[in-house]
Amino acid sequence: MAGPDARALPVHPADLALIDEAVEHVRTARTGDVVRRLMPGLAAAERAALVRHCALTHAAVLVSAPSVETLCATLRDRGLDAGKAVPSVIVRRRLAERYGRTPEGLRVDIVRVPVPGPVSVPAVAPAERAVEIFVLEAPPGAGLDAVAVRERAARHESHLALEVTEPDDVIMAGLRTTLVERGAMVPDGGGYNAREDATALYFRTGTGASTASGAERLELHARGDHRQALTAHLAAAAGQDPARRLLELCTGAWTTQALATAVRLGLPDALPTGAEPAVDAAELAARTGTDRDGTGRLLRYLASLDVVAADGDRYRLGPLGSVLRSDAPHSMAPLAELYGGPFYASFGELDHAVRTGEEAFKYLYGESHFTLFAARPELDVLFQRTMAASAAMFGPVAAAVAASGARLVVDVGGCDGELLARVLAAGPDLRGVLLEREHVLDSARARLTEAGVVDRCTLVAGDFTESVPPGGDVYLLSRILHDWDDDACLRILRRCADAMPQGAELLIVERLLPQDGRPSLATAWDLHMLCNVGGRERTEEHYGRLLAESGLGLCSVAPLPLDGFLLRARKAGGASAAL
Ligand SMILES: C[S@@+](CC[C@H](N)C(=O)[O-])C[C@H]1O[C@@H](n2cnc3c(N)ncnc32)[C@H](O)[C@@H]1O
Repeated sequence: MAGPDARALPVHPADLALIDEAVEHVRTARTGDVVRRLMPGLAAAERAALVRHCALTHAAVLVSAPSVETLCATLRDRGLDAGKAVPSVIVRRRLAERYGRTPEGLRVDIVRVPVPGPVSVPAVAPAERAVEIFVLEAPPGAGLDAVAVRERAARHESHLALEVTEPDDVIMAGLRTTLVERGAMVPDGGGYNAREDATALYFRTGTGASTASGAERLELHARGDHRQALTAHLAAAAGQDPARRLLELCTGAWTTQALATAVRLGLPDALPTGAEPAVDAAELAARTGTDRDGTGRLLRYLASLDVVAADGDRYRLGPLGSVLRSDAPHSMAPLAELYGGPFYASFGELDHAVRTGEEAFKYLYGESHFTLFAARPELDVLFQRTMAASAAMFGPVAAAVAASGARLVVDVGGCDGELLARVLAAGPDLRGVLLEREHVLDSARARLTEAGVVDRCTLVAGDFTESVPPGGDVYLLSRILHDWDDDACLRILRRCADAMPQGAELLIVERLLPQDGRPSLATAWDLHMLCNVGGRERTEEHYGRLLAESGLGLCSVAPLPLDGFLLRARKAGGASAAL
């Protein structure tokens, strides 16, 4: 066999070669070159900004040796002066995780070998550069030979480090964003080392780019405790793990139930808010008549979702949870109950809907939700309150109608009158007509009375597939069409067109399926429509076609809150109004 016998040497020759390579790289590399090699996609200005805020300070490698003292002696023999060894926290934990061992069962030290850098680098004095060697102590018989062999081959811990020259929260957040979003670097762990009082964020190249020394990992090293950047970084790294991400996705139903359970048991109303003192699980359980242990476990889970805020083992409502209080304006509590109740059970039959194209709701309950809820007043009221809960979606519509100069507004399928009440409140000279199924009209009358506009309203019981009240200046179809298939939509739109005088306007509020792959709530609601209603969400182009087939023309589309859109249409051939 040519060359030295690796078994006879205290440190493996491949590990020594790795150290030599790192020393050479640190001696010659310039920060800008390292940035260019690792992140070839960065624009010149972005590269310059990184170089302004960071400087290459060290290359790191992991080697194994019978002891850290043996390694230091070997380095000295090779003319390299290793400083004092300090225990590693982060790499020891990473090794333990990688090989299913306890961190306490591994000894990993860090030794630093100062290396003068190129003298022309102004940001860092030559003596500040170093090679950082993680030494895995693997004395004979320790059972770590296989670990050493695998680490030598994979070089998991090899990286280059950029020191952030003047770190603060804003700089750290900006650098992290630039590396991930512009440089295609992938978050790869990190930590705070209390002994050094330093924060390290690790990245690996997402493109397979590497430095001249083969390193594909980068450490952003900063003096001090930068917990905000670290937390965001670790969360992003966790999100990269497909198994973890899938666990989170597969257990999404637990979230739905945790929220619905919290509402059903009255937790949001019983929890303190704002400056009120936080309570522990025992106090909350006493208030809600629930089990202390179960309540504590639910609270801990809700805290992980940011729905409640935890202060040790005491809790109060967070901003998210406050929307679930029954007295919150447009409380989302009914929505949590409905989506965790009847619509939750029907989602269990989604495969029927996907296999056959039929509503899972009807398959499970034997009738459509409109029919079933009509016979169960408590569910119908819950549905109406759920609609009102997401009224933010049509918030700007009231002002738009009021400013249009219209005198008579017809709300087709106006539910409990939430939208019409807002429209009439915004336009004191406006009169309204609300068309609904007969049993919904009592709720609508109550809401319109509460809003002080009922005397300007006519409530009409009817079926919008049969006829729509004539003579309005503006017709509203808010969240109606997505409940129906294309044939039913055509019937509804034609009834609207029949009723609309020339010059009247039809305002449609719906989510639109994006045509360019942008994220939108419409994608999830489309599945909800398939499962529970037998309708669908549609693209703008799809609505344009349905309108055209009904003798109407789409005039404009404007965005609304909660991924909604306002589609304005007129009778084909009519002039466009100034809405
Ligand atoms: C999804 S809700 C939308 C309610 C309201 N426009 C909104 O945006 O909050 C659909 C409404 O259509 C009503 N509806 C269903 N079928 C109807 C029909 N054939 N004629 C009139 N209204 C109907 C329901 O009672 C329900 O209030």
